[in-house]
Amino acid sequence: MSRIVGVSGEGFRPYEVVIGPGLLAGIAGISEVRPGRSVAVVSDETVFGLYGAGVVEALDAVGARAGSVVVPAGEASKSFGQLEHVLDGLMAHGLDRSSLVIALGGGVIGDLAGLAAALFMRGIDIVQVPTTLLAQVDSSVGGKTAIDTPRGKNLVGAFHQPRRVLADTDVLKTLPLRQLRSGWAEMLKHGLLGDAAYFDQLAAVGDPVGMADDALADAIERSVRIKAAVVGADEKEAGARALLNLGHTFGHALEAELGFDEDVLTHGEAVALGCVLAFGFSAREGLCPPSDVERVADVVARSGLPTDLASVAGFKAEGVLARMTEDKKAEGGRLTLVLARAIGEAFVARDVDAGRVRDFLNEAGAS
Ligand SMILES: NC(=O)c1ccc[n+]([C@@H]2O[C@H](COP(=O)([O-])OP(=O)(O)OC[C@H]3O[C@@H](n4cnc5c(N)ncnc54)[C@H](O)[C@@H]3O)[C@@H](O)[C@H]2O)c1
Ligand SMILES: O=C(O)C(=O)C[C@@H](O)[C@H](O)[C@H](O)COP(=O)(O)O
Ligand SMILES: [Zn+2]
Repeated sequence: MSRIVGVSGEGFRPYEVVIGPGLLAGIAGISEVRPGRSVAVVSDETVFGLYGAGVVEALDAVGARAGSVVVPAGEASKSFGQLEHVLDGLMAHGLDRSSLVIALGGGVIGDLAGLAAALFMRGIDIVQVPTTLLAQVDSSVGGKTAIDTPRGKNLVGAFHQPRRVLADTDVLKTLPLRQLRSGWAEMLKHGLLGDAAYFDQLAAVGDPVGMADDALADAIERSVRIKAAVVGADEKEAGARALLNLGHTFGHALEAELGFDEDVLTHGEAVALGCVLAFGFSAREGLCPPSDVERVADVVARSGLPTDLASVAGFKAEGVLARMTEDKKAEGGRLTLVLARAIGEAFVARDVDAGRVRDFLNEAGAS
C-alpha cells in the first residue's frame, strides 16, 4: 500500500510524495514519463549498480528516450566538477527544455541532480527517487538543491521543486545500517523541532535497525508531513523554514572542518550531534531544561548516533565557530542558530553571542 503526502505552497506547483513498497517497478507508469520524452537518470555508482539497469529498461520499454549519468558515490560528488559532468551528460544525451531528469539515489544525488535540473536550459523537470532513508524523509522534499565548496556546505545552489517524489521503501533493504541511522537522525530532528509526540514515538523504537516495514513507512510519512508543512509555509526560508536547520549550524560546521569526510561523520551523524549541541547550548543559556538535553542525548545514543564531540575528532572551537559564522543563516557575520525551549519547541535565535558559543564548544570537548 502506498501513502501519499501532498506538498503545496505559494509560488510553486503542488506535487505528491508517494511512499511505499514496489514503486521503482512502476516508475515508467508515472505521468512525467511519456513516449518520446528524453529522460536522464542521474545516479551514483552504487545505486546505479543496484537499481539503474531496471529503471532504464522500464523507461525504454514505454518509449521514453532514456540515458544515464553516473557519478561516484559520496559527498565529494556535490562539487563543481561533478555538476559540470552531469550538465555535460544531459547535453550529450540530447536533452532539451521539455526533457526530464530522474534523480535516483540518496541526498547527494538529489542535491546534485536537482541543481543540474535547475540550471540546465534555465530549468527542466525533475522527479526525485530517493533511495536512502535520509533522502526519503528529508532531502527529496522541499526543493533545496546544492553543491559544497571547500569553504562550506551547500554554498552554491538553487530552490527547484520536483514534479513528484517516489520513495520506494523496498530499496531501504540494501541500505547499509550506518546510512539507515543517518536518516533516523533527520527524523529525530523533525520531532525535536516541533513535534514532541513524534519524538517520543521514535524514542520508543530506539534503533531503526530491525524496525517493522509498516512502522518505518508510518514514520517516513510523518516526517514527510512535518517537512511538507514547513516548506509549504515558507519555501525560500524567509523565516520558519530555518527550523528544519535544527542541528545543522553545528553539524555543517563539523562536516566542513572534516573536509566532508563521511567515513568520519555522515551528514545524518553531524545533524544528530548538532542537535545534541543545539540543545546543550540552549540549556547553557538557560533557555531549555537540562533534563531535555539529557533525554535528547540518550535517545540519540540509543539509536547508534554520536553525541560526543571529542569522540568524533579533535575539533578546534575557533575553527568550528568560524564555519558557523559563514553559515547561510548568518547575517553580517552575526550568528543565527536554531535553539530550543524544550523538546518539540525549537525557535530561530539571531545575533547569538559568538564568545558564548566558543566557551560552550570548549566545554563540549573542542580544544
Ligand atoms: N536538500 C535537502 O533538503 C537536504 C536535506 C538533508 C540532507 N541533504 C543532503 O543529503 C546528503 C546526504 O544524503 P544521504 O545521507 O542520502 O547520503 P548519500 O546520497 O551519499 O548516500 C549514502 C550512501 O548510501 C548509498 N546508497 C544510497 N541508496 C542506497 C541503497 N538503497 N542501497 C545501498 N546503498 C545505497 C550511496 O551510494 C552512498 O554511498 C548531504 O549532502 C546533505 O547535505 C539535503
Ligand atoms: O530543507 C531544509 O530547509 C533543511 O534545512 C533540511 C536539511 O536537513 C538539509 O540538510 C538542508 O540541505 C540544509 O540546508 P542549508 O540551507 O543549511 O544548506
Ligand atoms: Zn540535513
